[in-house]
Amino acid sequence: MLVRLDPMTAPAIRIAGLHKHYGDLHAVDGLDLEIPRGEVFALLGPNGAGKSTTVEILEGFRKRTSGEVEVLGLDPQRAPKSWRTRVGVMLQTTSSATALTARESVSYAASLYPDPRDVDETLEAVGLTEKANAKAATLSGGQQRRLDVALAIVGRPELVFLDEPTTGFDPEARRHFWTLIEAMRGDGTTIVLTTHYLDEADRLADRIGIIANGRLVALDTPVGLRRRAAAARISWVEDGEERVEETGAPTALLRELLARHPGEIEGLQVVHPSLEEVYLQLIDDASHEARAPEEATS
Ligand SMILES: Nc1ncnc2c1ncn2[C@@H]1O[C@H](COP(=O)(O)OP(=O)(O)OP(=O)(O)O)[C@@H](O)[C@H]1O
Repeated sequence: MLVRLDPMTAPAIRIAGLHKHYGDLHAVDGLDLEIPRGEVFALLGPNGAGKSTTVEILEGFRKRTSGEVEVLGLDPQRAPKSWRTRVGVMLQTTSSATALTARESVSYAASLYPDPRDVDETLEAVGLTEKANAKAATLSGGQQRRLDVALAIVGRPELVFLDEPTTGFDPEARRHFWTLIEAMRGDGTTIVLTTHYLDEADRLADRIGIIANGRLVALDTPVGLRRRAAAARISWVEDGEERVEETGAPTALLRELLARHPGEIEGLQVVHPSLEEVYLQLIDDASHEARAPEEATS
C-alpha cells in the first residue's frame, strides 16, 4: 500500500505490487519501485521483459491489472489534463512521421504546454537544425527518433519517459543525445529511459533497474551492479605462455606478480567485468529460476 504523500513533494514515481496480465501472460508480475525526483533511471531487460508495459502504465496509456502507481504524486489513470503537461513521453514507435515539417511539429507540440522550451533551441538540442524545414515523413529513421525526443522534451516536462530513445541513432547522434540528457539532469528533470544499450545506461543512469519476466531482478547504481561480479580478470605472458586468472582480490595478485617479475610484465592486462557481463549473468539466473518450477512439475 502506498502511504499518502504531498503530490508536490512526493517521489517522481511510486509503484507498489504492480501486475499486468494479458490473458495467462503475467507481463508485469509484482513490481515495487520508487524513483526520486531528479534521478535518471534506466530500465533494462530482454525483449518481452515488461519494460514498455510498465512505462505505458506509468504514462497513463495502459491500464494495470492490479497494484498501485503514482507519477508526480497522482495516479496516471485518474490524473487531470494538467498532469499530462508535466510529463514528457516518447513512445517506442515513432509518432512523428507526419506531413508537417520538423519545426512545425515541435511548434505545435510547444503550443500545448504552459511554459515550453524555445522551438529552435529544442531542434538544436536534438541535432535537427539543418532539417527544421524538412517534412517529418522525409526524415531518416534516426532523425525521426530525434524528432520524437524533441516532442517529448519541448514542454519542459518535470518527468520524461524515453522508450528506447536512441534506437537507430548513429554513434555521433547518441553522444549528442547523452549530452542532452546530462543537461536535462542538470535542470532537475527526472528521466526514465528504457534501453538495450548497456553502455548508455552505464553512462547516463543514476540507478538501473533490471527487469526479467515482469519482475525486478536487480536495482542498483551502475557501479554497484558492476561490483556484483567480484572477479577481475588478470592476464599476462609468462615463459612464452599466456596466463589468465580470475580473482576477487586483483591488487593482491598484482603485488605477487610484481614481486615475482621485477622487470616489465609482458602483456599485463587487468580487466574488470563490464555491465554487460553482469547483466547477462543476472538475466541468465532469472531465466533459470523462471524455468525451475516448470522443470520440477514436468
Ligand atoms: N497488448 C498486448 N497483448 C498481449 N500481450 C502483450 C501486449 N503487449 C505486450 N504483450 C506481451 O507482454 C510481454 C511484455 O511486453 P513489453 O512490450 O512490455 O516488453 P519489453 O520489455 O518492452 O520488450 P522489448 O524490449 O522487446 O521492447 C511480451 O511477452 C509481450 O508479447
